[in-house]
Amino acid sequence: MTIQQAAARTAPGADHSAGVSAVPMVAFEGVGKRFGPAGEGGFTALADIDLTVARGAITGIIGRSGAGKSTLIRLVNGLEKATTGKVIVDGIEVGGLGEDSLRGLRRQIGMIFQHFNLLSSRTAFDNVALPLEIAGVDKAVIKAKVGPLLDLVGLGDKANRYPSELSGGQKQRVGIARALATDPKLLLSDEATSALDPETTQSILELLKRINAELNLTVLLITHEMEVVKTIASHVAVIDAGRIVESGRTFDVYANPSHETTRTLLASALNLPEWLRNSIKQVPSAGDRVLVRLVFFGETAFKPLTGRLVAELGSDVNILAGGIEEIGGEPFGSLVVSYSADPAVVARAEQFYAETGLTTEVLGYVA
Ligand SMILES: Nc1ncnc2c1ncn2[C@@H]1O[C@H](COP(=O)(O)OP(=O)(O)OP(=O)(O)O)[C@@H](O)[C@H]1O
Repeated sequence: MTIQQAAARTAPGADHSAGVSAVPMVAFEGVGKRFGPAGEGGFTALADIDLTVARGAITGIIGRSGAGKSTLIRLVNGLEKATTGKVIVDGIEVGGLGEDSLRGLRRQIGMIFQHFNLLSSRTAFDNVALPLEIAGVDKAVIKAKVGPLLDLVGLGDKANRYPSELSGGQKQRVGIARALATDPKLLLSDEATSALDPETTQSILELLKRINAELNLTVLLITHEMEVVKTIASHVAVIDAGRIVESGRTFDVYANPSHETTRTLLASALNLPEWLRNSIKQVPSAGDRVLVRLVFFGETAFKPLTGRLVAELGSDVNILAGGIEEIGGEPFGSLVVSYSADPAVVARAEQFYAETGLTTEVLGYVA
């Protein structure tokens, strides 16, 4: 992929369903949500949301606390109603549904939560069975259904355990099995890994990825962690102060973020050493060094550019962090370097980036 292709990623609201069905599972069309009275005293939580969630894909919505993520996801299952615009799920406008139809729609939408929301008085089996019981499904059918679901999430031997006897990751697995019980076509995930340690987070994300692939289940997840998006979401939308500020293929957004919020979220996922992260300044002082992230992908991944940069700038370049990872199945390398913020050095570096087509991002300045 060239830089130009990366830069030409889809604009907010465009259909970003490459590789999956073109008909979106969810479409937000000019959606706004206001809480409280019109005018003063009210609060606009969402504005001008135009976004599609591709069928069969895993789409992440990422934003800081209070950005409007939960409100956005609650519009999908009708727990909140849009003040303006339309929320369309599988071709049906949610806002136009009566209570009965809404209940029917909710049976087709599974949901998992940060704090799992299991009933402590019920075993793992009975928690998974609950949505089926509520739907009036026959006991024998429930029994035939719940066992395989527990097997699917790797808890076949924990059917009779109570939530208090399960680890956080195991509880979330029960939550996932419960969400799948009614054979949903869409799975909503509300910060499902935020309460888990990094290793457990990875295992839950792997499970969601497997379920998405095996069941062809569309997943819409909200998170404040870029790591989550990077690990499993093929597409991402960045939300800031109630507006989608950037969206597209995760790889493209990651390689070439266009909005300040995205850049900040990405910087937090860079795995910089703590001393370095804590010493980054946005305004340089005399003698400071500029801190730059170099991105290697597509053609640039195979060129020995780091050596050439060092040759270009002399021994002044410090390599501070870096690594190669996979985003959406494609290799992606990042290298964080620092060099003198002297305008002549910076100009030489920028000329080198322009000549080589290297994607770069100034993270800030360090002493
Ligand atoms: N029922 C409500 N009444 C008034 N304001 C609300 C209501 N629900 C949410 N808000 C406001 O809307 C904004 C967005 O909230 P929301 O919960 O959607 O954000 P979020 O991105 O999910 O945040 P977090 O990650 O902290 O959960 C916040 O400022 C919140 O205070």
